[in-house]
Amino acid sequence: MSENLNLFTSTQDVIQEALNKLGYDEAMYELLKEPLRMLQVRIPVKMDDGTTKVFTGYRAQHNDAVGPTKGGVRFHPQVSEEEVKALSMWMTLKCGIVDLPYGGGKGGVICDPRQMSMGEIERLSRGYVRAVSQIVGPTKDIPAPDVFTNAQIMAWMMDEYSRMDEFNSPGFITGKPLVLGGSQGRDRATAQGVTIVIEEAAKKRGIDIKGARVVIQGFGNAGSFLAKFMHDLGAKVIGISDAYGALHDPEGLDIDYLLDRRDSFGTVTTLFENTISNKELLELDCDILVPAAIENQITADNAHHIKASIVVEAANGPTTAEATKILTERGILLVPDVLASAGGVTVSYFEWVQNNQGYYWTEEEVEERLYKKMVEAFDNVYTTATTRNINMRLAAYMVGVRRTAEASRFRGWV
Ligand SMILES: NC(=O)C1=CN([C@@H]2O[C@H](COP(=O)(O)OP(=O)(O)OC[C@H]3O[C@@H](n4cnc5c(N)ncnc54)[C@H](O)[C@@H]3O)[C@@H](O)[C@H]2O)C=CC1
Ligand SMILES: O=C(O)CCC(=O)C(=O)O
Repeated sequence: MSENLNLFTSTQDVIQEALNKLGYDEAMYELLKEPLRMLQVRIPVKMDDGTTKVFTGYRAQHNDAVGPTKGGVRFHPQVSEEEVKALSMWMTLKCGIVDLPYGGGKGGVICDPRQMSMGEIERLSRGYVRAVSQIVGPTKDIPAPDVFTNAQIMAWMMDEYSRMDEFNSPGFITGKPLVLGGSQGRDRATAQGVTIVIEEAAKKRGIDIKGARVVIQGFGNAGSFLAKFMHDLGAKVIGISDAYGALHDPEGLDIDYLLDRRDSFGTVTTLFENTISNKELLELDCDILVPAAIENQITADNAHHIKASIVVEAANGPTTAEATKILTERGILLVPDVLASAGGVTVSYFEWVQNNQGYYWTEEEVEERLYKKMVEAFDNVYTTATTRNINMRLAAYMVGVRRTAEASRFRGWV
């Protein structure tokens, strides 16, 4: 039988197992197995050559029993309805794991911003906000950056929403530039969170970060900051990649040089001749492997060839259910996405809090609060996994889904 690569149905399976283990009945699963709301929109955009192109976009809101929904917007050619639904469910879990007063949401537009001009990207970003405006807002659903979206795009989206609202609404979106109410540290928060869980996981496995060999797939927001943090902690980053290929140097790559040369879409390998493939990168001999790009990268096909002793998922959904089973059976410590990548939404929450109170924190304050949240989250999930003798993903789902299930029950929804 071929492997299930459908992120949405495989997420449903783990949510069901987590709810069963927590003692909830089938009615709770019926509520949580799908987003409460899923909006599909068509966005007409005037292109630079005078033609009009119509893009398809989505916004999914998984569950708002706890509070407003929260999650990024992805601009990528492979965005699909099922992907956005799964991503919104993972946001519910992340917010539960780091204890934020949100439910999960997520958005996406099928497009390739690498092939578009800045003007076209701006018109698409503004069009997306107009199209989803009725269901989003600072107390309803708060977007943020994700793959191929960034602080500039958040700024255009915030400006468009503020114009419609006839009010300056910085709390409508997070991941904004600092001058528009962004938070210190949001740009590197995902990577900082991943770094914290890598340190915790390494302690469990007796691995010294100093000198540890690290491989990172993806050199965008999450991957590039992570490479820098690992390098600064004394680790040897021996492999990195982007959508076009990968670089490998067993002696350690020159991360500062690569950071300097990468473009705004996280592309750098095109500048080099001696590249390897993403597939080869994942199978490199290393201590810590961090998929930080896209989904379905570690599958039943390559899970047996992974040589790392710790795999930390900075990306959403990089490991399939079958591969999770194989890695766990092989004794590899897998730190799942909903835990490992929760640093981004955590600092997004801090940004929203600062926007609401109109008073801004220092970088140290943000970092201290992020550290506390991530360490507590790791401990919670790790303890659940070890005491119940289950894998880290199922443990993370149990920790993550509990609050939304409880809030839904108290509200009388189930
Ligand atoms: N930016 C954030 O705050 C957060 C990001 N994430 C997740 O981290 C992952 C990466 O996101 P960002 O770094 O923000 O995106 P980004 O757009 O800044 O960078 C994406 C990177 O992945 C590479 N990539 C794209 N398609 C690829 C492919 N087919 N094969 C290999 N590499 C490919 C790109 O070349 C680029 O280096 C995604 O799964 C995202 O959902 C998770 C939590 C928060
Ligand atoms: O920062 C946020 O609100 C959401 C980040 C996100 O989309 C994610 O964690 O996948």
